[in-house]
Amino acid sequence: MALTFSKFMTRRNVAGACALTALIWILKRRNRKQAAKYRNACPTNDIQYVIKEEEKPKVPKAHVNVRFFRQLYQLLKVGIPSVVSFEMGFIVLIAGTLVVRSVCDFQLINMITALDAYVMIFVCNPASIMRISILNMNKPSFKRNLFKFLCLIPMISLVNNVLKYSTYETKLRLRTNITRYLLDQYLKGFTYYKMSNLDSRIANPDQLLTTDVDKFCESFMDLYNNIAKPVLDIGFYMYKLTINLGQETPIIMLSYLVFAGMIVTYLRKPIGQMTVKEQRLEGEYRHINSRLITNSEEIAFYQGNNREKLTLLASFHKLTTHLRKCQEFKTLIGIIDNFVGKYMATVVGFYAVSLPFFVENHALSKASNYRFNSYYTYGRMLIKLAEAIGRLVLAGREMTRLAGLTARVTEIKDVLGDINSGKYERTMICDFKDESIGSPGKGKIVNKDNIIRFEHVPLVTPNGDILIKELSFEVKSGMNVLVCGPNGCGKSSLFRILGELWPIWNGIVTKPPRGKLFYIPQRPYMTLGTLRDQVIYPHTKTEMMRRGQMTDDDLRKLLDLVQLSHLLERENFTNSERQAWDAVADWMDVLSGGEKQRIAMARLFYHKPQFAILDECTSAVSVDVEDSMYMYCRQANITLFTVSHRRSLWKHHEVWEEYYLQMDGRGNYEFKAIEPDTKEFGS
Ligand SMILES: Nc1ncnc2c1ncn2[C@@H]1O[C@H](COP(=O)(O)OP(=O)(O)OP(=O)(O)O)[C@@H](O)[C@H]1O
Repeated sequence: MALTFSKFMTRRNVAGACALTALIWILKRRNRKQAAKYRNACPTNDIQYVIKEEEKPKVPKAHVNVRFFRQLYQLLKVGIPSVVSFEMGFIVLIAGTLVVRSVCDFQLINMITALDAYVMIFVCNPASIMRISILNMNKPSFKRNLFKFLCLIPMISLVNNVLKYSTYETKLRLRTNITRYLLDQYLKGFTYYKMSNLDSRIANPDQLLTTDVDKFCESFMDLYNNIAKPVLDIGFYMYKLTINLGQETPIIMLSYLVFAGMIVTYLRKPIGQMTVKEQRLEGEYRHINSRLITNSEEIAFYQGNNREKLTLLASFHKLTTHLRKCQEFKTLIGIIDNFVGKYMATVVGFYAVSLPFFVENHALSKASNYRFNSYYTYGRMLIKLAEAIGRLVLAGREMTRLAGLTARVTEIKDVLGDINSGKYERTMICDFKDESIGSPGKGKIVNKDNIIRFEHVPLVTPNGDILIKELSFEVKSGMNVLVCGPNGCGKSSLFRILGELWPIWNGIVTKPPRGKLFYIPQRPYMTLGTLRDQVIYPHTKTEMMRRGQMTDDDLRKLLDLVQLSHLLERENFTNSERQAWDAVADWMDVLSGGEKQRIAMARLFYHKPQFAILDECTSAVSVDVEDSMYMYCRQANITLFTVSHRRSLWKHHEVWEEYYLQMDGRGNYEFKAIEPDTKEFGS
């Protein structure tokens, strides 16, 4: 034994072993270092950023099953409005084009067989020529076939490009119809607000409405093409082969199709759920990126670069880890797909087509020239058939992916439907058991001009926390109200109920219709558009002109009132005044905090509502401008609800007949007239 071992102990072997050990040691060390570096760069464990981690669905939502076909049918009903529509027309056109393509393919096979046979005669040696000339080909026939082939080429190019165009157009039309439908639902009432504030089922509606709908339509069209063409091809070649080779060949091929399809569909099951997760993680990563852009100034002042980078990296790491896992799974499945869908289908096909040739007394097994030509033609047909079967089996992969995307788009469609019918799903609301204060949507809204009345209305947050058990008060036009109380007592919540953003749990709220009640928040919103659009928001220029109550000159007076006419002069520097009104900028960034608040006041004067809710909306405005703004509201007969911690506002509510609504943050409130001896609060 020792002798045997010493035989291997040569100097060369020892040196090799040492070098190998050293190499393994270096590689291991490098791997450890890289793993540590990777861990540092991917701090997923330390960073918590997801509001609600998705629980594992009890019923798998994204598999190819009856539920998927039902969901797909519902979405297609939205995408294809009727049987007599452009969308349907294009779908039929695609099918027609596919038929023409199959016929062209068939013609090509015949011609190539003919041409090949001719070429073979000429390239072979004289002996073979003698032998192959039995094929009975001649030069005129070759030329004729070549010419036919040439004539067919433009047709094929046309068919291919018409197919591409109609596929793209159908996809675009499907996307337009589904997006329009979803946007109609999303922007109906205040659904866009409710979706993120009252319901916790959808985290990133932007991702769903943009990328997911697009991917759904693309995936559907890919699937349609990948199924329609092979199905047509299979039907066509089956027919041709049955006529020429008998039934056995097609039956073997069909049985293989069913068998392979079942195996591969079963194995691919997880892909649907993986697609759902992939889209969710993509949405999350995109959302975190857009938050950085929206809050760039605040983050920059805090120098929060590193913290934000960690969140971004954590989200990206989660996404890439999932993508890698998906890819690994898809690669594994791809091996099986290729084996089953491509190569095995061809093997089975060759076996099936060879059968009649080995049967004695069969027409095909008799004459050798006929046999050669037939096998050549049917062999090519068979390759086409095997390809079609393979593509159909592989289309199952697209179908599983489509199942994932269908589940995503259906989810937002269903949630939008629920929210629009007043059904919310939020953990705490569902768990809430105190029947005495009612339930979301049980309260009533009555529209009436010049009055705001709360009758036994509870103030409840979307989480089910009760801020005030029962609120009752009445404010008529002309009775200004100062709303006060400590942070978090429910001042803004009261207006969310008044603005119909939050559901009413009980009692009756009487108020003017939505357009006659105006809300100005502390950080007013500036829309994308011209300077004029900022003042007249949410009206458009066309609507302003249609109403005919205000002109650009009137708008200038409003800007004067809030001491902002310098904005016009600034924009006017290079343009005329008319053009200054049409100046487009990202006003959210361009204007200062105080300027935005003043624009919001000018907006209030433009709309002249019956009631206005000023939610600390003058906090960044100097006191003298604030005075003149309040004075104008009085002149314009706008009744004010003012939320403020500032004493400076108290005087506006002291001079005229005014009221205050004070909440103490412990569930109590007081609604009273302001008397000369009422103690001032605020800072
Ligand atoms: N979308 C929401 N979901 C759950 N709870 C909320 C939501 N919005 C507000 N709340 C909670 O409701 C309570 C009242 O909030 P609200 O905004 O009405 O306070 P506020 O009196 O206006 O405070 P502040 O003076 O600080 O503006 C707070 O405890 C807040 O956390």
